[in-house]
Amino acid sequence: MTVSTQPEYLTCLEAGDNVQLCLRNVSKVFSTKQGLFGTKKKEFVALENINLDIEYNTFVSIIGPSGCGKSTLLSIIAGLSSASGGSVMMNKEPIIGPGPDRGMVFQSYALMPWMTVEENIRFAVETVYPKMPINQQKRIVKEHLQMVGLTGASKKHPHELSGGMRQRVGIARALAINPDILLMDEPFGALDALTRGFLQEEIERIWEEHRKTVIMITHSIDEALLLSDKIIMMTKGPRAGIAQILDVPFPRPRNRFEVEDHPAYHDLKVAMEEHLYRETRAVEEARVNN
Ligand SMILES: Nc1ncnc2c1ncn2[C@@H]1O[C@H](COP(=O)(O)OP(=O)(O)OP(=O)(O)O)[C@@H](O)[C@H]1O
Repeated sequence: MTVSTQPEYLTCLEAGDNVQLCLRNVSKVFSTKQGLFGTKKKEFVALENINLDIEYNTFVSIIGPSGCGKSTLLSIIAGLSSASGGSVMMNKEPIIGPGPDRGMVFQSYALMPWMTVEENIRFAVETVYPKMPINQQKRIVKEHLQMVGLTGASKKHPHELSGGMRQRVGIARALAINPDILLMDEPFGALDALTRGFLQEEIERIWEEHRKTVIMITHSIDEALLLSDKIIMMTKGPRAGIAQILDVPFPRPRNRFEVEDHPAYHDLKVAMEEHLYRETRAVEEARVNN
């Protein structure tokens, strides 16, 4: 066994030039107040010893049992939450907060309800590029509305849209700021199966066109297999870590029928099912025994 005595950020600096996002020994500890008056402090170690190299233009999915720490990991990468230990670097620079180089898509859409579809996207572009000429901003909004097939709904408000349409706005808004990495936290989790299938195909098509790095949390094995180049399988928490990273070898562009016929599909699916079953069972056993 080799034990590195270097500070974590140095090992990230030494990662290959193809590495866009580097995590070394990342941990996250939550402090919660307990007792009648909230005077007692208890520490909860959500993540421990997370090491990860994500290469440019890769589609990465994160799966793991419920509550293991997937969203916590994604919010550390987004800069919305800071790591308690270790190093998180993007393009060899430490991540110290949120930034326009990382676009975020949430399960709950997070749209401004008082703004139209067009205004929601425009607002993001204006905020990130305040000096950009208005015509250029308008062009970007138009292009992204087209990209997600919402040109006809540009003047509608979020409450007038279906869940699938709202998530299209969320995706257009995240991509309109031209991030280096797209972060998606269960983006299709609130959608019915059919709409979810359509949006997965849209994401596959958009990804083929733009090839940005994507990190997506999902609970769906089929979704992860359809879209990803790599699948990160997390262990249960507390002290959740990375059990294994699967390579998904299916050629692109992909469609779900061809993917399901690929010789590697069955083995990958079984590996993921077994992992999730094992970890979820361990969560349930821990719950019963506590
Ligand atoms: N702000 C917080 N304070 C204390 N504990 C927290 C906080 N945020 C998350 N946790 C705990 O950290 C663990 C990981 O939570 P997280 O939401 O990241 O899991 P997850 O894998 O995304 O869950 P799910 O699959 O259910 O969405 C959970 O045990 C959760 O209760």
